[in-house]
Amino acid sequence: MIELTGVNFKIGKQTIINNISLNIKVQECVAITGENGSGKSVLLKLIAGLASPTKGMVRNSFTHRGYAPETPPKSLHFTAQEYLMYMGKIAGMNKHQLEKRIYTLFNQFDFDFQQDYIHKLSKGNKQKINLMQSLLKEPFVLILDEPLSGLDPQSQENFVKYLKELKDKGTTIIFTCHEELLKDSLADRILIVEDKRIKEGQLSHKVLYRSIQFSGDHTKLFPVIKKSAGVETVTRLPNGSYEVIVKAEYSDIILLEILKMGGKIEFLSTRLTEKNTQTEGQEVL
Ligand SMILES: Nc1ncnc2c1ncn2[C@@H]1O[C@H](COP(=O)(O)OP(=O)(O)OP(=O)(O)O)[C@@H](O)[C@H]1O
Repeated sequence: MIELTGVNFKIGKQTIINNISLNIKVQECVAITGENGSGKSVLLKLIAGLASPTKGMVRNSFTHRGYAPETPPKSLHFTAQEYLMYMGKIAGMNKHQLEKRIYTLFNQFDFDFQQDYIHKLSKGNKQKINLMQSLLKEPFVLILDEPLSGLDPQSQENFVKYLKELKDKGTTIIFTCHEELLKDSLADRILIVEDKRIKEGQLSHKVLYRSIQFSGDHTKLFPVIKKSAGVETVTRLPNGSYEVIVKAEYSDIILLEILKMGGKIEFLSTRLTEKNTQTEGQEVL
């Protein structure tokens, strides 16, 4: 449980956070939003125990905490592997434990630059190291500042999926973000930082869909697809191929079914949409 009571935070004479009180429960998943410069990163640092309030009290009863700052490591003269080993040792992990964990994380993040120096890596790959660092010790609470920043769409999707798994296993997750994808698919609660204070936001109950366009023998494919879980519509497109709109969490199953039955995937929307609007010329099947 995390508890902030009457918290004020000043940088010099500037008040950044003014009299905030807040409770975050175990296993809660909280998104913190707000305009640029509103104080989200400062609030996260207070929650993580990396900054002390000017006034008031912060209590964080979680022992294993993972924190990924907004700015990934920049010009360190470590390779990716060395950096994670170093960070793990600081966190009290032993060599064997660490090597195993780092190997798992490199796979999880599809990261192929283990022996490259961090300062030579791209922004997105630095961000992956930053996130891996926060996950080293399998934290009970994960505190992430703009975790999707710099990641490509596929990596964003992979990471959101991974966070969902951690959430299902009971990890408390607190993150700042601007992206709908992260907020909508993960948050149980939304907090908005505004005018140095905090207010509860509205959860959107959007159902997310993906569009899969495919070609193949529709007499074989349609009966299976139409009765599959999560499928909303199947349409024939003007170019002769077909489109299925499916709830995002079922899209992998449908993709597999299409491929198993000899179908060919022509296009897959990487962007999750609320629901696709049909364009003129499509025939609903
Ligand atoms: N080291 C610092 N010195 C002076 N002012 C700072 C410092 N760090 C943050 N601030 C100020 O604190 C305020 C809140 O900053 P913070 O980084 O928490 O905003 P944010 O909501 O995370 O913004 P963004 O969405 O752009 O990341 C800003 O006005 C910023 O200028």
